[in-house]
Amino acid sequence: MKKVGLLGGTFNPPHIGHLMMANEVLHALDLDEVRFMPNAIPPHKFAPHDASDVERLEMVRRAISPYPYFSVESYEVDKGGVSYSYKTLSAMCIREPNVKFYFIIGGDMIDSLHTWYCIDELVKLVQFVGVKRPGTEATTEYPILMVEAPQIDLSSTLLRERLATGGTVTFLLPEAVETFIREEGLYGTRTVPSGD
Ligand SMILES: Nc1ncnc2c1ncn2[C@@H]1O[C@H](COP(=O)(O)OP(=O)(O)OP(=O)(O)O)[C@@H](O)[C@H]1O
Ligand SMILES: O=C(O)c1ccc[n+]([C@@H]2O[C@H](COP(=O)([O-])O)[C@@H](O)[C@H]2O)c1
Repeated sequence: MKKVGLLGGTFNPPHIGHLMMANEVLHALDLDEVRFMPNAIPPHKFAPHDASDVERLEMVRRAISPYPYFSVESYEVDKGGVSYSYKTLSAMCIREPNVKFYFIIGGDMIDSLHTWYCIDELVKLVQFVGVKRPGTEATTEYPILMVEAPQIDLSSTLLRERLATGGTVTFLLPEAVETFIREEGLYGTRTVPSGD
């Protein structure tokens, strides 16, 4: 069986915390590859509409482009609607019967796993893999493989705030992602002339 990691997320925008956790799990579990899977509508959080599906996909593509063992899974964005992981994984397991999927989640998601749609069924389809995140307990009653990895207190929320207020994002965002954000004027980076 091929061992495929799946890192689902909103990626609004993708940041080095995502790259770090994917790489750590890839090596710790000797996976063949990790696929980054942007969702369409995230089930449990408000997603500010400041980057479109196409823009989030493009940012993920740019973030992972130097790394041949990372790829983009566009299933949820292509399908649209609310991206329930159980529905996605049911379809993907049928599509790829010779793959064992490792669903990678951070500490905040581990804490809320009991609220996920059809979670009792989902844990039979995939092996969950958890990575701790500063400020979270990272505990669950569901089966999960924890991977010890360096932790970084970084979120897309912090990056959106920094970008909107002119703060630095150097070393926190992949350079190619920052360039794209500024070219497209995402997250309030396009300065509007005051007219004075
Ligand atoms: N710094 C981090 N450490 C560990 N896990 C992380 C980190 N950042 C994100 N993750 C995990 O990556 C997955 C996708 O996260 P997501 O794209 O929602 O980013 P986010 O930084 O949590 O976004 P936001 O701040 O907008 O809520 C989730 O499982 C999340 O827990
Ligand atoms: O299926 C669910 O009920 C569910 C609830 C919360 C999160 N998820 C998935 O977990 C991944 C990380 O979510 P998020 O909100 O941090 O982007 C992403 O793939 C979501 O679709 C899935």
